[in-house]
Amino acid sequence: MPFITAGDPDIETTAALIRELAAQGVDLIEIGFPYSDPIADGPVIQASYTRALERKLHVDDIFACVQSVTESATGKFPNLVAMVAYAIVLRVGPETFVAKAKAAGFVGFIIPDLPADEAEEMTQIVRGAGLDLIQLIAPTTTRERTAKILELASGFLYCISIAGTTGVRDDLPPELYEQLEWLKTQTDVPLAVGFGVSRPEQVEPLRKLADGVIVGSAIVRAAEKSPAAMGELAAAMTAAAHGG
Ligand SMILES: O=P(O)(O)OC[C@@H](O)[C@@H](O)c1c[nH]c2ccccc12
Repeated sequence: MPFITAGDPDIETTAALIRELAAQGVDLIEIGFPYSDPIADGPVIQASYTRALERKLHVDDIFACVQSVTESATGKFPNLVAMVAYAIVLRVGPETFVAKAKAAGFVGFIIPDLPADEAEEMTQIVRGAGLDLIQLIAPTTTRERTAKILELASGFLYCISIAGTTGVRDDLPPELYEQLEWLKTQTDVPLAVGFGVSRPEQVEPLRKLADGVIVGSAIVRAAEKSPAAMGELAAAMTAAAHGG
């Protein structure tokens, strides 16, 4: 599941990148709504948001872009999930935001700064539209909090691999594997691991314990080089995730 930033470096490129990722057979694409006050974003994603914001990108530009891609898509197309700051959702209005996103073709939302105990209203709006509000679990999340998060979880569970910010890491911590094993006994919601994943070798040991991996910074960096370089990485990671 690759992550890209909408509007980096412009919205036309975003449409091309989504099409390229779909052509490489990825299962889901996270589309980041650039925000001036990043949440947990490391330098690569922050720089990507800055490039997008320099163009005075509007939320409606993102919806129009996604709609144009999903409308013209033929055959199997990856699910699209909006990664968006709660402040942006509130500015547009939660009902309106969800309705517009659904019309554009999004099937879910990740709102990293909306904690589970404040997410009930948003969950209702999103579920009411037949979509998913993806919940996040960090290595520091207590078991008690996990129970609350699992109550609200649908679509998949975003398992943050390491405390800290997004960005490529050499190794994933051993505690991650234990946490995934335990989570598997607690929920049927698919588990996806994100933060620090950039190479096919990292996917291999996760295949038994998780249902998906999220690749952000490495994909954004490859896309900076060229859509083809990004496509190549997406294909390699997808093959590793699918067991190729
Ligand atoms: O960049 P990484 O380490 O590959 O991690 C994915 C991440 O970028 C993406 O899912 C993401 C971008 N911004 C976020 C904010 C919070 C949580 C997650 C994210």
